[in-house]
Amino acid sequence: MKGVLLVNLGSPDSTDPKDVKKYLDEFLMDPRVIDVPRWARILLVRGIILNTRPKQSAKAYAKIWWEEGSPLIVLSERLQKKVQSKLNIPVGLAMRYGSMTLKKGIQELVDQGCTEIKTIPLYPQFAMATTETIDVKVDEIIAEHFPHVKITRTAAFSKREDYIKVLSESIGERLENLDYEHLLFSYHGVPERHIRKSDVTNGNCKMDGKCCFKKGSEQHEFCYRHQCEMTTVNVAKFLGLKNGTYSTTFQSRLGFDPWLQPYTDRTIERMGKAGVKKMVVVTPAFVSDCLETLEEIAMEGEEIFHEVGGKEFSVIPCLNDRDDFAQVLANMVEEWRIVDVETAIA
Ligand SMILES: C=CC1=C(C)c2cc3[nH]c(cc4nc(cc5[nH]c(cc1n2)c(C)c5CCC(=O)O)C(CCC(=O)O)=C4C)c(C)c3C=C
Ligand SMILES: [Fe+2]
Ligand SMILES: [Fe+2]
Repeated sequence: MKGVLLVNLGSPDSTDPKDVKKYLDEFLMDPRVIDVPRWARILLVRGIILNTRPKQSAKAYAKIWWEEGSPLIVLSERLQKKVQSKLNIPVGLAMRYGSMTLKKGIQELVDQGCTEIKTIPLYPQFAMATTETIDVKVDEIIAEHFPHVKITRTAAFSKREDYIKVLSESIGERLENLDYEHLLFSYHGVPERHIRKSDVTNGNCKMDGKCCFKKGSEQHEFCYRHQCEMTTVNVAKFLGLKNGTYSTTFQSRLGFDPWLQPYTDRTIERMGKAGVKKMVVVTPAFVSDCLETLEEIAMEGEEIFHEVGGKEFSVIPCLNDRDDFAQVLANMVEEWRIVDVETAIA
């Protein structure tokens, strides 16, 4: 039997700094997240970052935590239920980091009789630190614990027409009721080095973003920046946004390496100082609202904007458990099932 495993990032078990430290240790020790040699990662993560960050992050988590738990987990569970309601095969949920492990998620599907599983990373744009780390970890778990299970990976889905339609409509609905001057598309950042490492053409990426707009380059399939830039372009086209009224930025940088630019926080500050009074932010790299949208953007971002004279700051919710988004995921599953039926007939 076939089954589906939705996979998101994961959250700490609670806002207790001990739980946050455990989660951050697993997350930041992933070589596809902090991609330096293991000895350097141990020094950086366990010797430096984990001394101070867990306390700071625990405070931030406490500001956004819900009675039912982490917003990211709760919203992912609601999405899983919606997708399940549209399909007649089992739909599971797992997280790359934290207690809802990939192994448990696969085990639950196997216990229901699944021998073929389609994994769907809940990230619209490919990145080494998101889609790739899930794919690699799933392969390791399958080889070690479930060698009889066949896995089908799912590529990042930001170019799907149905996804762009749903994302655009979710933004359009909000904009209808808002008077705004600038719409900021803020994506999670990654170090520039990650983009170079994922460049399958070995050196075509110019890092200034211009290469991202070239038609048909084979590097685009694994270029996070390209996929973010194109998400903005495609939504802007769908909604008929006027040039100059929207832009793309990157948030959440950590450490001292250069990350993708322009940075969201500095852009909010610069625009506020330049006289923009009404700003709307949308965060299309995140499928579920989480610490990075609810705290970093909706709280910190708003504070920066107001400090420099901005007046109205609105944040558009992620797609979360919208019915039309659950349908996009269900469509992806149905396409996979149809391909197999067609292959069997042929
Ligand atoms: C080098 C560090 C990091 C990289 C690279 C990175 C990439 C990346 N992350 C997301 C999505 C999410 N990240 C979240 C939290 C978060 N991210 C980092 C670091 C990197 N992320 C840290 C240390 C944290 C934890 C919180 C903190 O201490 O600031 C979350 C939210 C999780 C939650 O529980 O709510 C998401 C989602 C993407 C999409 C991405 C690359 C494209
Ligand atoms: Fe992150
Ligand atoms: Fe590029």
